[in-house]
Amino acid sequence: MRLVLGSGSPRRLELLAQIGVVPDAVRPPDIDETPSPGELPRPYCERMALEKVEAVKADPEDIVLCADTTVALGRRIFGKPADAAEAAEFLIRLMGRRHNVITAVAVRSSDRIWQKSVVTAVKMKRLSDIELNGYLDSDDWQGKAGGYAIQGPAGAFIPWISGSFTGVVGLPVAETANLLRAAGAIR
Ligand SMILES: Cc1cn([C@H]2C[C@H](O)[C@@H](COP(=O)(O)OP(=O)(O)OP(=O)(O)O)O2)c(=O)[nH]c1=O
Repeated sequence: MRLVLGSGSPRRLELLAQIGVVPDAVRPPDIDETPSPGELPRPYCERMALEKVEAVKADPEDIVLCADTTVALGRRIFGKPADAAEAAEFLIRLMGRRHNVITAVAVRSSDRIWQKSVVTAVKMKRLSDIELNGYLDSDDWQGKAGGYAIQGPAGAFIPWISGSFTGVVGLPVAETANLLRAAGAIR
């Protein structure tokens, strides 16, 4: 058995290392991440994790782990911003209120898929123009769902969360360990 991390996210590799899991291979999935019309954030996030784990090629005896992180403001889905203007748009909508960060994890062995999604409520403070523009200039928003990363400088914008910190960063480690154990990848 070999463990394949089906993710190009350096955060996911680091979070796995945090629980002592080092994958034998890393294979980023290539899927269409466009939400379907009217699709709600949690089903969308779970569908993404499932499509990723189905897209990653592996030998039949291998175990594949994939995840998706989606920022949700009510029914609205915020993915990874295409540019600084879109990151600004996301942050202006998120500031001064609570939103949810959903991470769905999917683990596949030859004949089975195990899945779990974790929702974390996150409060972002109101940002001054100086804070917003400084953050946009940092480029730290690039490749991050919702246009921010709690583990970087934007941590200063987040006074409160309820749920899983590692889930917000991209891989909820407690739930992931349970899935890997169920699949027989760890003891
Ligand atoms: C909200 C938030 C997201 N993120 C990141 C985690 C994910 O890498 C990214 C969401 O995009 P995803 O589509 O979940 O993942 P990805 O494209 O980076 O990697 P892959 O599909 O290959 O697994 O946002 C943070 O790092 N910190 C945060 O606080």
